[in-house]
Amino acid sequence: MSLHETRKIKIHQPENFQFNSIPDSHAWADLHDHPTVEPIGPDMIPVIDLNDPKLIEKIGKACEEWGVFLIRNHGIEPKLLNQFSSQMDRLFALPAEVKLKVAKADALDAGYGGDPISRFFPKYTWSEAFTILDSPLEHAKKLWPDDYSSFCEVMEEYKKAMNPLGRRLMHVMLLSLGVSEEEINNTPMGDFSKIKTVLSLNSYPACHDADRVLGLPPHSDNGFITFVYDNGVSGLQILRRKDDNGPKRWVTVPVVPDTFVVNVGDLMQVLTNGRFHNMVHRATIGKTYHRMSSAYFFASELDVKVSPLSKLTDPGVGPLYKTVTWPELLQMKNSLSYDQALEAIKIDSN
Ligand SMILES: O=C(O)CCC(=O)C(=O)O
Ligand SMILES: [Fe+2]
Repeated sequence: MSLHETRKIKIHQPENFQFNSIPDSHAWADLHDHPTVEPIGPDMIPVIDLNDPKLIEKIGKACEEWGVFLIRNHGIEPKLLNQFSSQMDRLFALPAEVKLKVAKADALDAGYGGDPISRFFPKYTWSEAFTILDSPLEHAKKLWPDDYSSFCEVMEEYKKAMNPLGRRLMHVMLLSLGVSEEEINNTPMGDFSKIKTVLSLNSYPACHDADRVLGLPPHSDNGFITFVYDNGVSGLQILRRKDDNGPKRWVTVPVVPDTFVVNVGDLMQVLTNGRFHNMVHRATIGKTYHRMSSAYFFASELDVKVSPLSKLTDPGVGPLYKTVTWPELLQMKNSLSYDQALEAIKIDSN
């Protein structure tokens, strides 16, 4: 298969979820590349209460050691989250031909289709996604000509509620590294007009042969941080680096009611000069339950340059990464390989 072919967006036609046996195009060979472990003992992903008096310290430790954590007492109203989940159900329950009216032409567009990561892989994922860049209004009108406003209102309310939370967490992350308020004000975190958000809704239907299909291939998110909220069905796994507790392994993210999963993305790795590391994760498929999730990405506005904070660079060594904009990073992921972009902007200190 040529490079061009593998990088075209692949829309998994929803009727494909009815396969009696999994065709080669959807069967992933290397799902057991690393052992899968449950989130217990040393593999228990931190759950952090946002009212914890030691919040700053705990978030810093979780970012340094894990690149992922769960948050509780986040202040987002359960009523809003219920409405948000209902709108996701409503969207993905639409007939295939209706959803395809708003199909993406390109992987990074808004609209319905495959997730942007799958284009780097030769196989189809067992998933559908709907991406919201600014307002979903135009698409919602095509999906529900007579009743499009409730979807738009709930999506807008969700973003409005999540934005201060995202800002707060990014702020706390930098404080944990000893970055001063003044220095934070000079980063995109100090000025929300410099932050670009993307909301992605994902649907992973159950599959009788779940061990051979994959919802989302291994990847790191490319922004600063991402909030994942799901419908209580497990499926997200994170890749834990080799350590004293075992080899490289997939840890299943636990389903904890009333929490969000927060993960560290590529731009945060650049900004913190590698003190916080992006986190590789994937979405697996269940045999019985249909999983739905949303990923709310916080990245930088298209023209904002992100570079390592001077406070976090070693004066003798200098920054470990070159300055980069979010579109440049995406472009590198596109033209190199999805997992080599950060290597490409690494500054060789020798
Ligand atoms: O579905 C999930 O749990 C994760 C989604 C995700 O990783 C993404 O959209 O980038
Ligand atoms: Fe992701």
